[in-house]
Amino acid sequence: RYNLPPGPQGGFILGMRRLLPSVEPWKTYARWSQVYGDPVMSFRVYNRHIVVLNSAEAISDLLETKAEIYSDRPMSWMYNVICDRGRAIFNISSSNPRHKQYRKTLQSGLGLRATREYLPLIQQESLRLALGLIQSPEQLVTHVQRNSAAVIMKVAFGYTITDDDPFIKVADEASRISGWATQPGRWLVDHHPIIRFFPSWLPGMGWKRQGLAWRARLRYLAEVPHQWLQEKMASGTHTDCFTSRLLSPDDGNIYSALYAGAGDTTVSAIISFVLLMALHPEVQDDVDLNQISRLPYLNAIMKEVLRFAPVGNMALPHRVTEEDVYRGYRIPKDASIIANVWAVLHDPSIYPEPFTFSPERFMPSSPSNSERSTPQPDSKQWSFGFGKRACPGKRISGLLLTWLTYHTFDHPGIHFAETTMLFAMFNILLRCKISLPSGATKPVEVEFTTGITSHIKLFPIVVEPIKTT
Ligand code: HEM
Repeated sequence: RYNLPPGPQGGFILGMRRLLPSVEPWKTYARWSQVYGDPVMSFRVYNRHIVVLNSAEAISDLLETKAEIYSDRPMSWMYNVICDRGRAIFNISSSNPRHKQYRKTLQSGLGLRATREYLPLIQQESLRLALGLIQSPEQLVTHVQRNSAAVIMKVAFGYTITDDDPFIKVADEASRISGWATQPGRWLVDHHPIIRFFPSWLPGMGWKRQGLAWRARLRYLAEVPHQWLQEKMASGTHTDCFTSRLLSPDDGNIYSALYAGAGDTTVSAIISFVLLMALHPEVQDDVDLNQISRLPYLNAIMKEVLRFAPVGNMALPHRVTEEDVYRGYRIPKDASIIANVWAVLHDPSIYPEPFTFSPERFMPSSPSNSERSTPQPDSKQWSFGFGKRACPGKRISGLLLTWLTYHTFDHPGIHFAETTMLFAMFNILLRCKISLPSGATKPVEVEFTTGITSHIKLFPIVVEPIKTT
């Protein structure tokens, strides 16, 4: 009785498979939703329905209010079954008791108390990042990646990374393979799972041979750091860490989650932050890091970086486990649900002049907030995902904890990601003056990379040390 949400039709067999945008799809989806006149739109890729939610209201109504049926992940036969990654926290079904268990483990391992313990480490690595930037700003990405990897490897395994570290190579290889194996629309088996039973020696089954090779490699890669820790634990020379405290050492799933979750996300946000500072020297001038009362402004800068340059423009896809009806539209069982976070964070009715970078929007009673006495809504409520799949720790950073970071920098250990970002930003702003090279003109519009995570595309910057007295 109900129609699917409106959207482009595509071909009879492939649906929109060949017509999907390869660059910044979130912008195309926002445009399509306007063309089809509804924030909820849908299309088909092979036999799978994709529903895109382009408004804050639709995201909240479905992914939060009906989280019970909207919190699963789309099935990826290539990755979950052939590569045997179905039990990893990112992919496991939310109805599997292990999912709840993983999240509990992550929350206690990265919660307020735990994060506070890691503060000296996070501070030390952030300082190193700032000094590295002054030395070689052209290696921005390397410095930021090193910062994130150093913290996460220490937290997860008590392992101190070195330059050109073998464990980092291991983790990077695992995340590269995962990226290939989960490419949307690339693997026919994701849409016609019956072919997974065909033997791998048959002609045309190269994809299966590839998948099985990846499976063996991923299994090996996940074991490398655990074996190292097990040996250390056996000889009593290990450092107390997340894995030694909370997990049975043979469980590689959480480690991959830590590295995959933290690896690219905070990295993307910090890269965007540095580049935005080069474009907005006035923001750097406005932060007075010596005055505790100005630290809310640092928090506002973080919120604006996450809004202006969202790390996950479309979060991660969810799957609805039952047929549903929303505002007169049929949402078919097993449809993939995409939250267009970019569209919400650039919705002018929530964030006036959305393409202007202005941390002031998150400060009470500032010029860009002259019509509102309260700040614009916190961008973090959309940056970290939804329902039962929200980034672990989002809950911890509830009202009380947000208040803590807002008011007392001594206790910012609310959310691991926020803390690492705030410390990196704090140290960079304290020690570095970031600008464009002299004579360089400010780009009219910044460009973004396309991927599960996204950041501003690199351009040359100059980083000068700030002399401290
Ligand atoms: C700027 C930093 C970060 C951002 C913007 C971010 C954002 C996200 C988003 C959008 C999701 C998907 C939520 C959904 O499907 O609705 C997610 C999931 C996840 N994140 Fe983060 N994240 C960040 C940092 C981290 C860190 C530091 C960790 C761990 C140390 C982490 C671990 C995870 C895990 C394990 C999941 C999967 C949760 C599940 O499927 O149940 N993230 N994150």
